[in-house]
Amino acid sequence: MKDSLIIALDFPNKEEVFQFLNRFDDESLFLKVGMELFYQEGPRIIQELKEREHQIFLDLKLHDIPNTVYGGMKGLAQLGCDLVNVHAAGGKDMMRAALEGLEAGTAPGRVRPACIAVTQLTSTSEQQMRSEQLIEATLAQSVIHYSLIAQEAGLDGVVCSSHEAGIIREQLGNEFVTVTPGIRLGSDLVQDQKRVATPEQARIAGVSAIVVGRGITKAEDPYRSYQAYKQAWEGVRA
Ligand SMILES: O=c1ccn([C@@H]2O[C@H](COP(=O)(O)O)[C@@H](O)[C@H]2O)c(=O)[nH]1
Repeated sequence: MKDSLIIALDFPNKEEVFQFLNRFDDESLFLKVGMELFYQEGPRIIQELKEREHQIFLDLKLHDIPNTVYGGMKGLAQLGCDLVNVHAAGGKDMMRAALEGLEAGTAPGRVRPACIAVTQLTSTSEQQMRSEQLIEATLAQSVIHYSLIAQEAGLDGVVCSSHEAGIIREQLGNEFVTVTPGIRLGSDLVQDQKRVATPEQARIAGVSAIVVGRGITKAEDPYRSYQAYKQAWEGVRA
């Protein structure tokens, strides 16, 4: 996943997905399937994308009691995705159960999907976190704390914004991955995101992988927009 640009396929059905992907010829991509697409198309969409040789981040953000997350992850491991996630707010026992479920569901000889934890959503501001979640720490402290418990539970990394990625890397090491949505080119609308950064800023912060959705999928020319994001992301060396 290191250095990847992950495209968020936030589409309502597979027809729109394949119409979008047809612009990319045979390029092998790292694609994120979230709730919107998965709830409509189900597990079969993962299989169809894997058959086209794409890497898959299944972004369902599991958050439930440990036993339920264990069972959910055991099933997801059998879909062949490369990366899955949970909410760190579910706690260490839940995150450990997620990993155990993934291990139990991974076929012998296959690699278990990597598992990362959402810290604070990139659509959350510090002020919202304080007033709605009643967390008195700063947003950065909250993200670092969630990252620490995710690492203690054995997870491979976290979802955070580029703003916190540098300090996470400093405190938790280079092997612990940071995947950052909320990526915008200078000219893009911020929309519902609160903690945004450009691909260049993400690279300089030492982010492992960026996630880009509407900036590419809703662009007038999605392939051209993908190239622009890719160039901005790959053009800067940390
Ligand atoms: O904290 C988070 C966690 C997940 N996301 C997801 O990433 C994409 C971002 O889409 P944009 O259109 O580029 O804003 C989207 O699928 C979210 O569900 C996130 O934004 N923030």
